[in-house]
Amino acid sequence: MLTMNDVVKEGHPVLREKALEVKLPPSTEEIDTLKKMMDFLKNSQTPEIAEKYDLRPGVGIAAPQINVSKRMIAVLAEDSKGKVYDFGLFNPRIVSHSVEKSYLQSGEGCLSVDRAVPGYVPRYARITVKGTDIEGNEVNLRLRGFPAIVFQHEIDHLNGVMFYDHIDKVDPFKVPENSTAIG
Ligand SMILES: OCN(O)CCCc1ccccc1
Ligand code: NI
Repeated sequence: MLTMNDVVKEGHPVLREKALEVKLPPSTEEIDTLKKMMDFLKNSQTPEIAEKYDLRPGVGIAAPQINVSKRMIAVLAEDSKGKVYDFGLFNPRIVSHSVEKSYLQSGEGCLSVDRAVPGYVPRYARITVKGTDIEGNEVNLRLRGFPAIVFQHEIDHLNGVMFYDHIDKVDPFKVPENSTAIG
């Protein structure tokens, strides 16, 4: 099982690389890695297991964070209506997005960042994501709210982008143009 020892921290060059597309169909090793990422999120959100293995709760994880420079992400996040988004995706890509922006009132964090970086992270309010799930099906997800933010955070990791790259350097809590706060 994955633990925090497997998560690389900021400063590791892999977090600034553009991850490689996964050639489809994925290999058994790639499928196993994606399964491990999905299991990590479940374990990290299960108090007894998180406590036992000292896991930081995570709503998402991208393969570069476990030093695998491939375009694979896992998400386990709930929207404001309690709908659970539980996905492992190969080659996720944002195929369309709103002009409107959104941002988490609380700011964002990252399993690869062991410090608080305060400030609003402007994201697209609504996105459509295409990718291939762990069973090999092509998925087309229309996302908004918190899940949309998590998917954008994860896809950023595949392009070597960290959440704090988006925070306004001059005024971290400047409200982004044409945006809505979440949470
Ligand atoms: O890359 C995943 N990760 O570092 C865990 C935190 C995920 C996350 C936290 C806040 C807002 C969006 C996404
Ligand atoms: Ni992260």
